[in-house]
Amino acid sequence: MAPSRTKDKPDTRADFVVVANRLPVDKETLADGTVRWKQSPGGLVTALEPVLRSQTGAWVGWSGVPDAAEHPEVDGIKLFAVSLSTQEIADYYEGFSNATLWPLYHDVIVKPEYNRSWWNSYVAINRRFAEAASEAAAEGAVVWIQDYQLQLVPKMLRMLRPDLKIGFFLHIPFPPVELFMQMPWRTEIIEGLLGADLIGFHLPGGAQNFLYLARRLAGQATSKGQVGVRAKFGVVQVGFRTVRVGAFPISIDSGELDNRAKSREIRKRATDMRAELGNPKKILLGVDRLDYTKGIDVRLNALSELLEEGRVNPDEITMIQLATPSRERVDSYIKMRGDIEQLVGNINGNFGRVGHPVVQYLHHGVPRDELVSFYVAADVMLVTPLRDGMNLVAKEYVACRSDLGGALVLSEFTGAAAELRQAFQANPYDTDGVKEAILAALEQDPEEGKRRMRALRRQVLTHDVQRWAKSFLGALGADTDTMPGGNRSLDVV
Ligand SMILES: O=P(O)(O)OC[C@H]1O[C@H](O[C@H]2O[C@H](CO)[C@@H](O)[C@H](O)[C@H]2O)[C@H](O)[C@@H](O)[C@@H]1O
Ligand SMILES: Nc1ccn([C@@H]2O[C@H](COP(=O)(O)OP(=O)(O)O)[C@@H](O)[C@H]2O)c(=O)n1
Repeated sequence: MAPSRTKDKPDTRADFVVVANRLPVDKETLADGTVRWKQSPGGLVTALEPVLRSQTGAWVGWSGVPDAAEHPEVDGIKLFAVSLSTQEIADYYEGFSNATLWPLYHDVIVKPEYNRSWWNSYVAINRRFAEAASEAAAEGAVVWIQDYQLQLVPKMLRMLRPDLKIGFFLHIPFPPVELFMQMPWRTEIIEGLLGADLIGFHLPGGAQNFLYLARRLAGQATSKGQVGVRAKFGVVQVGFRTVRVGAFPISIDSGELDNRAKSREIRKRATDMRAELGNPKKILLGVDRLDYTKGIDVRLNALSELLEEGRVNPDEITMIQLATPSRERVDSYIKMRGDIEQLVGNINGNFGRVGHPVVQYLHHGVPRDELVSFYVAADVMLVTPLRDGMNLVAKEYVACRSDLGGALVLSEFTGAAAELRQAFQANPYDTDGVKEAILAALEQDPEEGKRRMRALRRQVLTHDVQRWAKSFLGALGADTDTMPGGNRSLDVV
């Protein structure tokens, strides 16, 4: 039941609540002691912010720093900070979320660590999020829980508040049975998720994997047919409750990005960037969180071989790699950073000249307009993850290319590959295939390039984040009438 309120106190609880590991802001304390909140990196934040702004809602999440429990209101969104201690960050976030679940759900690219005290912390923190969501939600509210850090929250929240409509969306891949069965707490996770009314994945494959595991581990009756995209949902019968399971590929605010990239300032900045780089014939670009799933090494190794073989002239190209710092205290991230920086050093040592490194590598965030200018300037966008739930960067690049210029090299192992069929797709485990895709993108005929980019843009501009949210929330039975966009028809060229 909903927590009771005193008669004279207005009920300020929200009808729509997002629950995510992170708040859409990070708390920063400057050297002079001033505190400010700034938007945090990552696809989840980028994706949900415009949706939430259009609703009267609340967001429950962690502020990104230890022991912060403020409830700031930023740009009209009520924020409920869940406090995590330094030890809890180490156990729940860096440990169970990012050293156990993250690698397990990303094809065990690195070996997942199974640690009982991390699991205990994960359970305790999931309970804390469920209690915070219960406090924030009005009677009968819609609560949308996000991602792998909070897979136990649906069941915990349902026990606290059976009146709520509960949705869950997983932003990363959901693994096949052969991998998921490694997890010592596999049944608890499946049962945790089954507390939701609707469980969403990016791709039908993730939904199918989940349905199989719900049958096998939770012993529930499930539908057997193929799950479609935004249609043909799977069904799990949990006692008298019916849980639906579907595929909802996430996207970006494509219209906003399209407009921003067309502005005179961005165009000029993109031209200036090229000049600052010495007007290379071709600019290649990578934009990622510094994560081993992103295959930054894949593209660097491929480029290195192309340079060694003389198939790419180092005087004619510049590669820019933007690598946002991420999960910097997790061992596998520390090691990977060293490996990537060594690869960059090797390429520049072997093929660079004074004043012209082949690879320009930045290990820090860049302002949004600067990022958009990089997209507009880049002739070839390199997106080569070994596994990625969606990859919003690929869609952002396409949304920024109203000039129909540029070419996208895209790993087959991203969620985006299912939609962006006209990209130069490659298997990231096949170095020769990646090299061929890079060469084809560098040497594409301009007319053929326009044809490809036009088709990519049609997909990205008609399938935006508003449509994603609307299709998920519509399937959950929420009122989506006040939400903008969804199926707006845009000028694609
Ligand atoms: O919060 P962090 O640990 O700093 O990580 C940032 C986010 O990374 C992950 O993003 C995923 O979601 C994207 C949007 O759906 C998707 O395109 C991408 O493929 C995923 O990797 C993570 O799932 C988020 O929870 C993190 O906040
Ligand atoms: N230097 C950077 C790199 C990425 N980003 C953003 O971070 C998001 C990354 O989303 P994604 O889906 O590709 O990957 P994850 O980092 O969510 O796994 C995109 O929206 C990028 O624009 C950024 O703002 N600044």
